Amino acid sequence: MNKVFIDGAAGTTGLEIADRLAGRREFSLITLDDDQRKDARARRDAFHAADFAILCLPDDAARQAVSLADGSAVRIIDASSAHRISPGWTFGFPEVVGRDAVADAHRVSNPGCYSTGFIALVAPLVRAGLIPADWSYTCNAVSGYSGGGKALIERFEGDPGIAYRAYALGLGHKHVPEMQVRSGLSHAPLFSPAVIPAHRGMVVEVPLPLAAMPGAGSPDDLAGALTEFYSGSPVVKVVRGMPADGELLIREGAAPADGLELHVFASEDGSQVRLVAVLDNLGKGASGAAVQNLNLMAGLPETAGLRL
Ligand SMILES: NC(=O)C1=CN([C@@H]2O[C@H](COP(=O)(O)OP(=O)(O)OC[C@H]3O[C@@H](n4cnc5c(N)ncnc54)[C@H](OP(=O)(O)O)[C@@H]3O)[C@@H](O)[C@H]2O)C=CC1
Ligand SMILES: CC(=O)N[C@@H](CCC(=O)OP(=O)(O)O)C(=O)O
Repeated sequence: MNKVFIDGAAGTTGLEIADRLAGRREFSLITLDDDQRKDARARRDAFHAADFAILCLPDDAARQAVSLADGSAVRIIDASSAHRISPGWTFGFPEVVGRDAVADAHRVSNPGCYSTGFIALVAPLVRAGLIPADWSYTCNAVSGYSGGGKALIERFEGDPGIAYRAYALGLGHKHVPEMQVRSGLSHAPLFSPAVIPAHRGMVVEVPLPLAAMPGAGSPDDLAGALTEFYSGSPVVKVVRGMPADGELLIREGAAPADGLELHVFASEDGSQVRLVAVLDNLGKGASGAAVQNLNLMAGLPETAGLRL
């Protein structure tokens, strides 16, 4: 039985991970009482008693957590953005970095929710030479408000008047470095995120003026390469063709979902493309990804406990 400590278990991501682990006989949870969960000594003890720890914390607390685990054998999965391009950390996107890399790792840093969509679309195409590494990419995305954790949930649920929230207007969103580095790009993408009044759900879009991009493949080349790249994945699916009614929807009240759906939409003449990723920010964007990585690290079937 693997002992798992979720640091930040009372938060949005932590609760969803516990949900996915509930009833699984391969894992037992180390839990801290409410008055202990932020106590450094109690957390240190938990790290030292655990086989695996999942950090569901703000970045500073995640950095502190790693130092509390110093000297222990615990293997860490960090859901925060503290270590996503740090040396010594494996990027927790098994479809992109390889399942074995995650399975063997001691320190795994999971992608951000938006980055999951962006990297899933862009990294395989850059690697295949079908879109250039030195292009200035743009990315537009909308997220359900649970993407901002307890504070944003409270804000949206306390103010039903907000219909749309554009943010990161200073262009310095924390996901941009991992989007660039993990996709192998020469330039930082220009990222425009927004939040909508749905609890969960996310659409991440990368528009491509294909005809203007040196050496770019055709829309069919792009769709074919993504289909091939994810052909062995039970989690990431490339959906070919137009969806019903020609639209993609985020539904309020949607159930948790740990899959990731990718689309390649093209203009009739093939000169323009919209790459689109659809996911649950709390699923493959956070908790589902953490459980998928935990499964791999524990030598268990990749999708056990996932909501697919
Ligand atoms: N929500 C999402 O869709 C995604 C979140 N993430 C990342 O996952 C991490 C957790 O996010 P999320 O669950 O949304 O955030 P929440 O704010 O919902 O939860 C964070 C939890 O951490 C606790 N906490 C804060 N400081 C400490 C500390 N020093 N010691 C122990 N516990 C502490 C908080 O306590 P308290 O309850 O008292 O506030 C809270 O329970 C963040 O880094 C976030 O960026 C990544 C991908 C997607
Ligand atoms: C809607 C919303 O606020 N989303 C968060 C990102 C959520 C996420 O991916 O978490 P990490 O912080 O771990 O990267 C934001 O933009 O800061």
